Amino acid sequence: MTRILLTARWPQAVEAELVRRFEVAFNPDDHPFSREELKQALQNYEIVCPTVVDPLDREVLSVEPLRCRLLANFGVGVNHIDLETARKRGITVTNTPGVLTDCTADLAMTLLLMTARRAGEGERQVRSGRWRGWRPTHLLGTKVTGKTLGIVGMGRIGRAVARRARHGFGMRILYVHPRPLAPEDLAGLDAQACDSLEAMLPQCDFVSLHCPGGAKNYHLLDRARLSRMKPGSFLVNTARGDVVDTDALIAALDHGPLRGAGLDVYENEPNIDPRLLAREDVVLLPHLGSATRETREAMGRRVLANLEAFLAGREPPDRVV
Ligand SMILES: NC(=O)C1=CN([C@@H]2O[C@H](COP(=O)(O)OP(=O)(O)OC[C@H]3O[C@@H](n4cnc5c(N)ncnc54)[C@H](O)[C@@H]3O)[C@@H](O)[C@H]2O)C=CC1
Ligand SMILES: O=CC(=O)O
Repeated sequence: MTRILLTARWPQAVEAELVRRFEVAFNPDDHPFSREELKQALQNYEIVCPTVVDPLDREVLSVEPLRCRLLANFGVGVNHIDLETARKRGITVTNTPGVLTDCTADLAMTLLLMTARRAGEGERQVRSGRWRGWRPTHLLGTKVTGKTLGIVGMGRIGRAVARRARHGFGMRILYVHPRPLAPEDLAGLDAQACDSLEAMLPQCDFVSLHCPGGAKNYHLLDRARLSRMKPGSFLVNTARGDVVDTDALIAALDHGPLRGAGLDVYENEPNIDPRLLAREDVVLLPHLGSATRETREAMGRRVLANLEAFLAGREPPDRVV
């Protein structure tokens, strides 16, 4: 009997590896699972490998009878899984930390540079035939080198962004983080901890979000906090859409203090607020943070390591609950 189900297609190399070692069921047309399909998956498979798009909330996880014993998530963020209900129902949850850190940090820097240098606007001009040639006042952006970057969540990805910004662009690094960090985590960054977002935001030319999503950080960047950002500054979000209040973000772009925003994640993905789609001062990417072949294969191998350990009765290396 098939024991493992993937809710989405993985890169061919890791699907092949999985098939060599286990009995696996796939989602051949790669459609997003409905809540009903997720419930059926939990009823029919001992191991389900979901992704960020699968809403494994309390209602879905409360399905009866329950066969699933392991949710081996393909991705690091687990805000789409109700961890408390999973724990109560005896379901182990694992994720794929670390292997996507560099590529997600690269994408945050991509968004930071694109928004500051108006790269999306420029590309749209060129493609639409509206570019009239070089002129001294054309599409003037904002210099990045030497500016101040505020990082919200100095975890794996936050620190990787800080390294890129500090060493590549000579930026001054400020951060907010729930606990003091070990000196080795901050080595070479010359980074300064701030006591609160309220203290950090007014000082930053750029703010990049790297905390988890979910209830605790819901609308962490709300109207009051966004209004405290420095005039002419930029917000980059590769964390989760619901960390930022979209209405407040649009107000901060319309009336200040924000000059632009670079977004990889959204409230209600993949349905992007039409007011964002209509703007020139935002760069909008389709949740591409970890989207390189190397990283997606590494994520698949990390899931494999977790389910191998689980099936062998060992502690999975990336257990969340
Ligand atoms: N756009 C994309 O494709 C991707 C997005 N992500 C997102 O990035 C997040 C971070 O990933 P990692 O760095 O690997 O996780 P991590 O756990 O290493 O770092 C997150 C840090 O944020 C801190 N934190 C939590 N709440 C905070 C708050 N209110 N203020 C400041 N710090 C806070 C935590 O203590 C933790 O140390 C994931 O949870 C996921 O949502 C991750 C990978 C790809
Ligand atoms: O958003 C992606 C993840 O791995 O988390």
